[in-house]
Amino acid sequence: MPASPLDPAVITNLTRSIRSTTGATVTVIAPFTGEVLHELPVSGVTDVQESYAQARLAQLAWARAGFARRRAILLRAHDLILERTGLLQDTVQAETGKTRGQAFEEVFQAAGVTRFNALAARGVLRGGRRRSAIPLVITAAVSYRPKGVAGVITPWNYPLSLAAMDVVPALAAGCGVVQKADDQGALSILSLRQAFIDAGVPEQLWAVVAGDGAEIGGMVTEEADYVCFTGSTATGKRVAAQAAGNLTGVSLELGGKNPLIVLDDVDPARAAADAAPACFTAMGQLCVSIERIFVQRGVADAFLREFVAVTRSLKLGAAYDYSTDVGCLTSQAQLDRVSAQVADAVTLGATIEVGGRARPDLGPFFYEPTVLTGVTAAMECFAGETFGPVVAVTVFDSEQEAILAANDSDYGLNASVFSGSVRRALRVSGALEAGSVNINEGYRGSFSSVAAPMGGLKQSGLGRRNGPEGLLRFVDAITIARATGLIPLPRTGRDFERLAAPMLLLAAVLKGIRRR
Ligand SMILES: NC(=O)c1ccc[n+]([C@@H]2O[C@H](COP(=O)([O-])OP(=O)(O)OC[C@H]3O[C@@H](n4cnc5c(N)ncnc54)[C@H](O)[C@@H]3O)[C@@H](O)[C@H]2O)c1
Repeated sequence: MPASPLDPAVITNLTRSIRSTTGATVTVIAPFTGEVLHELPVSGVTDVQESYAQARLAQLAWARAGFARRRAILLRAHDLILERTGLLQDTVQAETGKTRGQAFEEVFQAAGVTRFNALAARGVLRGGRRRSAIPLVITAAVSYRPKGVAGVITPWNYPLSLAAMDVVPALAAGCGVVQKADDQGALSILSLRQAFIDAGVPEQLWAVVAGDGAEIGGMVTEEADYVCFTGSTATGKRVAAQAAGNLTGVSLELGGKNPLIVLDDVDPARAAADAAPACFTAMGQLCVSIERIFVQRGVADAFLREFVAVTRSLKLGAAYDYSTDVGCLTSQAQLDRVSAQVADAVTLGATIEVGGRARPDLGPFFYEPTVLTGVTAAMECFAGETFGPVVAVTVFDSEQEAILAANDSDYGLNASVFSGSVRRALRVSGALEAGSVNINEGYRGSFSSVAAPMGGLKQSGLGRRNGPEGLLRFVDAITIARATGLIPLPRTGRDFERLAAPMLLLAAVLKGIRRR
């Protein structure tokens, strides 16, 4: 098992930028080995308050700096992220237990998100004139004002991507950020942040705090001008309830139980090969990963055979190079949760087609990618998010049956349809209750489309990140309407009497113009 390649001096330098006056630390374990990775300083409530106070001061100057300056700095950050790919991969792997390839995906995505927001912010947030209901009398213009300092709360599974998707649009829109990092993702976030600081983002503008979720996350929510939360649905509801007390806006990116529908006109071998990464990337610890596959009867046997073979062929292991296909789970808690769900399913009659075993010979948190059949509603993994490398395969007959089964979930985050016919795939996609649907692909299409919005329906979230929608979260739209003076505004009843007829005539003319 390889030791972490991270230089202890680099770790100490990075963790120094966590605001912490408590003197307390929390031990962070390297998932590949179970050994201590580092001691993370823990913030207190006053550290969060001080972070907000300083970020608010920095934000005023940042907002005044304007789009062109912010864009130049963010584009430089984009370049630095790519220049530091190796270091960022090492950090993500050491903290999460991902493979080299999956860590690369994160780095590349963080860079892509940065580039998109740097280039798009001005166009999306420029504002401009808007049509008035009484055109000759009033003109109206909208401008977008940064909300102030956003509170960003992130989980441990995709520390770079998830930080970038909330922090970068906030910065691009002229906001500051106080981010509550999960203990297990803090180093990656600090490494990413360093690229932005080196590119010219003021240090105080993006503060990172760490510590207990309820206490420190709660304080981040309390003080924020806007809250971006990524994590479980249960915690997301708590955050939303707390934010509601201050009427603070929130975006919530929550859990999923994402379905993949395999129609009977696919090449089963190809479909199986494409389905595997959708289920097992990051050991299934990805909000958009597939946990339910519905396969049409005509192709079911061939697909299952191929899918089991592909899953069995995946190379598990701890390596800081590209020699493995699948890494490990990130913590003992994750291993316990995944093992318990599989045990529950087997006890209640499910069949393990492949996998279903922990692999302590490879490292403390390794678990084999697992394919189950015979999963029923009585089992915990039927409806509850596993957030691990476990997928249930179920056979269906008609498209309608598959759509009903896929939509039979409290969640609605991501979905996927595999078909040889684009028309068929689009028909089924349009009926699915999910914030994103990928055709002939599991999750990467929508996850990497940084210019398109991403988010959940039902219990999977509120609001959208990425795309223009992701930027608009961080601004208040302010309308300034002005009396033109060309026609005096009515003040008295007689004024209205005089104006009513010409205004009705004007409305009729405008209606005619619109019709033409
Ligand atoms: N939809 C998405 O984009 C997305 C992305 C990644 C993960 N997730 C979801 O995240 C979950 C896994 O992450 P997790 O187990 O770390 O989630 P979690 O909800 O336990 O924790 C998420 C973050 O919230 C903090 N937190 C905990 N209690 C809090 C409180 N009361 N107030 C404020 N912050 C608090 C935690 O410290 C952590 O930083 C899964 O359900 C997964 O689907 C969703």
